[in-house]
Amino acid sequence: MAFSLHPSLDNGITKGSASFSGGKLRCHCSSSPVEVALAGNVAHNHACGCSKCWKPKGALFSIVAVIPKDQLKVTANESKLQIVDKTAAIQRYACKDCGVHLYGRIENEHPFKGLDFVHVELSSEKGWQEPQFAAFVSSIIEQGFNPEKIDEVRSKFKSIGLETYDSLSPPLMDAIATWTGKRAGKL
Ligand SMILES: N[C@@H](CCC(=O)N[C@@H](CSCO)C(=O)NCC(=O)O)C(=O)O
Ligand SMILES: [Zn+2]
Ligand SMILES: [Zn+2]
Repeated sequence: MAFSLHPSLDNGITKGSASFSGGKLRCHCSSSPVEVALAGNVAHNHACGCSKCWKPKGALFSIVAVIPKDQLKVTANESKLQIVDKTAAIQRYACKDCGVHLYGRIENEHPFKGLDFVHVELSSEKGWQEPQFAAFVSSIIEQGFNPEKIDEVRSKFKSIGLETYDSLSPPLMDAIATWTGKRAGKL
């Protein structure tokens, strides 16, 4: 394969543990890394091809999951964090020295407000929920991926057991639509 989806996908997926109770995320700085403690396992872990989610060098996809924001605490070197794009729905906090995103938080009214977005590959602990699906696959074309090879990307996801979508998964899109329909008084 001439491309890497992500290091934690390329050789198949390792299943998480139902009894896993959390751990620490660290940025890539060799000195004074930013540390974030998560007091539980993540949910809705997925591969994301969008242009905004942090990806390790050489990877086409990010691996990103959510956790309730009251289960996330910055435990070291918080002063190194800065918001990548203040206008985005998800305010992504990145280390200003190494560029790694430690967490993303939603401040505006949004169906996923109260959930933080995190990358469990930043943890050395084992047992985090494994990726469940691939989202925003076509978005990698916007970032320069050859559209003629996109079927190879979708086939690779299928081969490791992940469905591919060009938005979030149907249950998450349904949850967003339900929230939007209620807000508009249609439901
Ligand atoms: N084609 C765009 C899509 C970006 C996008 O909508 N990303 C989603 C998923 S991020 C995690 O799953 C999203 O909700 N974005 C809100 C935000 O980033 O603030 C692109 O590639 O940029
Ligand atoms: Zn760093
Ligand atoms: Zn994304």
